[in-house]
Amino acid sequence: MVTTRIPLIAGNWKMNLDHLQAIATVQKLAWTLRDKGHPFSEVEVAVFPPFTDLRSVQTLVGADSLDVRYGGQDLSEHDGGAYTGEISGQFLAKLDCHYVIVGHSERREYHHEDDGVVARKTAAALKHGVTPVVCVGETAADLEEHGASAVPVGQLKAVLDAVDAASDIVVAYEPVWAIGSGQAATPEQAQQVCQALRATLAEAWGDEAAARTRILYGGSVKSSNIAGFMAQKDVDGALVGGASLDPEEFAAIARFRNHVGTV
Ligand SMILES: O=C(CO)COP(=O)(O)O
Repeated sequence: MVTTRIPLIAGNWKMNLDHLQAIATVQKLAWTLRDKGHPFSEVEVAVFPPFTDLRSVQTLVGADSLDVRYGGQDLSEHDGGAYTGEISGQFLAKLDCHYVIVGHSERREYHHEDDGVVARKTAAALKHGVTPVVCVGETAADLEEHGASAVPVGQLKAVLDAVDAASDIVVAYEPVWAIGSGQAATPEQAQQVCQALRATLAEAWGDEAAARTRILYGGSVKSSNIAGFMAQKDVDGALVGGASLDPEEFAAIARFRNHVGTV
């Protein structure tokens, strides 16, 4: 059986762009993608705005029948109740969020989210029908001490052991040292870890799950380096931070096929 993994170009806006700026950004993104004849069935595009923008993004996407998908940057492990400041997966589902990011390194570092929390958040997303984008990655210190694969593989295993093997998830490999540094991993480094992550999927969930699950690379991705990553066998897309705030640059990343040979 041949499994085709549709590439996913995802933009994590982090804590940038208020709801008015979000409207302008999504409009510009949609216009640019349409203008370039973006083949949505061949390359999926998704944005991850702050929670306060999601309703505006939903309205725009719905009103214009856009093929751009969107999701939250985090969710609560709880379904609802006395959890001040938390956002339930139910609320995201109600806003037609297709995806939600879980376990981003900024959440792990600043909000002390450990593997247990990330696994429970992944389960919560799945429970509400929102596809989790599970982030894993090593710090510079981890890299020096354990090599590149050990920490991300361990982080992924913790999630895979906690949720059903038939689950639909996306994995994002984001080396912490490459995030926002302008110092992306090399395509070969990304491939090496993504291959190890796919082997982890195969071991925990079986070959079919490993063949269908998309693994993204994230960390200083831009239009000038995307083609090198996408040429790797086990890299199925990108999770883009800074460069996703500029809709023309983000749309150019989504056109990675046109940049082959420019890296
Ligand atoms: O953290 C990231 C996406 O989630 C990557 O951020 P940058 O693309 O800004 O390095």
